[in-house]
Amino acid sequence: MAFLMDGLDAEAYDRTYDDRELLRRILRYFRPKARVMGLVAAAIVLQSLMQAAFPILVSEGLDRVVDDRTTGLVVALVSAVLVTGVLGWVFNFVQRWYTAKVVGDVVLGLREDAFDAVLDRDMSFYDEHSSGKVVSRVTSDTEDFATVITLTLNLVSQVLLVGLITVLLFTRNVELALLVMAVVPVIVAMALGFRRIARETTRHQQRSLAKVNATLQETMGGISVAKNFRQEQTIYDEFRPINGQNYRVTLKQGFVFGAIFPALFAVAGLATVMLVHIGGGRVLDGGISAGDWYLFLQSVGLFWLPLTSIASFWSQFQQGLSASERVFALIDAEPLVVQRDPRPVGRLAGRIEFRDVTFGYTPQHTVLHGFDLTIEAGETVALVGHTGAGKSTIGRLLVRFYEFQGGQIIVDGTDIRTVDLTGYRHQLGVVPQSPFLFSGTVADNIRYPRPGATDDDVRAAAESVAGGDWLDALPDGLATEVGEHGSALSMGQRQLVALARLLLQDPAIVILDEATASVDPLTEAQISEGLDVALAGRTSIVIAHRLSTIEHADRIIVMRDGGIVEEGTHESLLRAGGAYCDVYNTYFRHQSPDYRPGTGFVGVPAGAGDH
Ligand SMILES: Nc1ncnc2c1ncn2[C@@H]1O[C@H](COP(=O)(O)OP(=O)(O)OP(=O)(O)O)[C@@H](O)[C@H]1O
Repeated sequence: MAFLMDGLDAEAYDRTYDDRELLRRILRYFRPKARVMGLVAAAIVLQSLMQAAFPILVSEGLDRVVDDRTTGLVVALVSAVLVTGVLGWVFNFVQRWYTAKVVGDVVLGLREDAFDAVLDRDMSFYDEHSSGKVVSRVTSDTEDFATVITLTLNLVSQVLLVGLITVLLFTRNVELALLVMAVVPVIVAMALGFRRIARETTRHQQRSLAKVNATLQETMGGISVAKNFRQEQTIYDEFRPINGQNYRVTLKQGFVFGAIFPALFAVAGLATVMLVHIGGGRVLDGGISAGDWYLFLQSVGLFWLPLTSIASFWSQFQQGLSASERVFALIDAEPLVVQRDPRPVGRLAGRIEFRDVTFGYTPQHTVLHGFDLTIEAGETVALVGHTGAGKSTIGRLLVRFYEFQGGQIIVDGTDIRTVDLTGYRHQLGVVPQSPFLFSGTVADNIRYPRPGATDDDVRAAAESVAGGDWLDALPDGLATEVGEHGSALSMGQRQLVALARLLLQDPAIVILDEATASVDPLTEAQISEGLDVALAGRTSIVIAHRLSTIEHADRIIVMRDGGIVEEGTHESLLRAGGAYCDVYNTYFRHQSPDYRPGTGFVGVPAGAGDH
């Protein structure tokens, strides 16, 4: 059966809270709802009283009707039963409605906190944990938690009812009451026995559902690539076992939960059979009245249902606890990027120093070993090197997406671990290779870094990029809808929007990962022109993929295996004939206007281009 649980292990950030701690956390969400909860409690008490009143009324009525055969008594009895029934319904409604409201409010708060945690987690968190699984925590786990709250409140009413009926049974006949009580420990013990296994199966079910969500999410994210390579069948084949696993785990959970109630009811049913037998004998020998016997049978009927649900509640309660545990683990996940001192950041000049920086995404693989680099304020530095050399890593560390393990990164003389991260990041403009656009218009996307910017500011920023000519190609200019992730715009247009957005943000430092995707020559020229404006007067780190960028950069840094192997200007590096020439031959040579296939190689001495 081991295959049933494949891949359903806990996530690295999962933790086990003890029940007390968990309850304390849960109760914190209920505290603001104390008044409404009071109302629910009152409705529960009254409703339980009404439910318990029914067998009492009928049993009293039965005994009296035997002696007094007037219709008046029957009418009174019917009226009393009707009134208790109607009141019971009203109190039940009040309880359910306000319970739904409390539960809704609590889930609202919990989901907000979980979502806040999602926004707070470091980038490294998302490298390790699939976003689908995180989504599952924010959606279905909070939902499971809600179900359990409703159950808990129902349980309170059932405990009350059991309490009332126990008192009633003892006041009527101690002997029969003791007989009922003798069965109680058996039922409770059985239910507690189910507790552990129920919690375990539930955890597996939640994890397997998270796996289904993760697979779906990944499929949606890469659907265009999948279609491009005609991989639909492969993806479907991969999805089937994951879905099948969820099916089997859910069936197992259904079996465990399904087994508990019939087993408990079987024990309770046997006890009822005994009561009918013994009680009937006592009526015949005149020990108790027919009304008392009826009261017993009715009360026991009322007694078993709440009692079995109280006992089996443990297992369902565990389900809610494990759901809340998963949500709290997400909320409490330790951040790796920690600011030691949130010093306010004024306008930065943009001098950057990497001092002896050591960093690895995972403890097993160090990417930067004692990395040193100083970039002067206003300088444009182009990073070049073969794929995997560590170019993007430099930018990611500078924006504090990841925590480095050794050394220092200093900006304008201040260690970036001791600044207010929000203020600091405001001064960093990051343009990824394929800029992400949010659904909305082009104007909305340009305005993103400064929501308060006026329409004129937005237009001015857009027009500063390549004279604004690119706007003419958009069907509705700035009001053009960009579609999901910007899918309605060409890759080149998305880059132009990203440059306008950067201008509006007006950062002191720009980290730009130049697009590798080729665009038409006109857009290429517009992007080039846009870049000149966007980078002017700022410190810029460009992960360069265009010949024009490296030709115009103040300095080119050639990276290999997380270190700098050469630096200088385009001309000086070409003259030196070192590692740069190898990179140039591979990535840039063919972009020259004079390029002819098979020509333009720059000589590289043996060994200089090794990688
Ligand atoms: N999120 C990550 N988790 C683990 N390892 C990573 C991660 N991102 C990058 N790496 C590894 O770190 C090293 C440097 O990667 P980096 O992305 O900085 O290279 P690069 O020079 O920017 O490459 P490219 O030009 O292909 O983007 C590589 O060995 C890469 O496999």
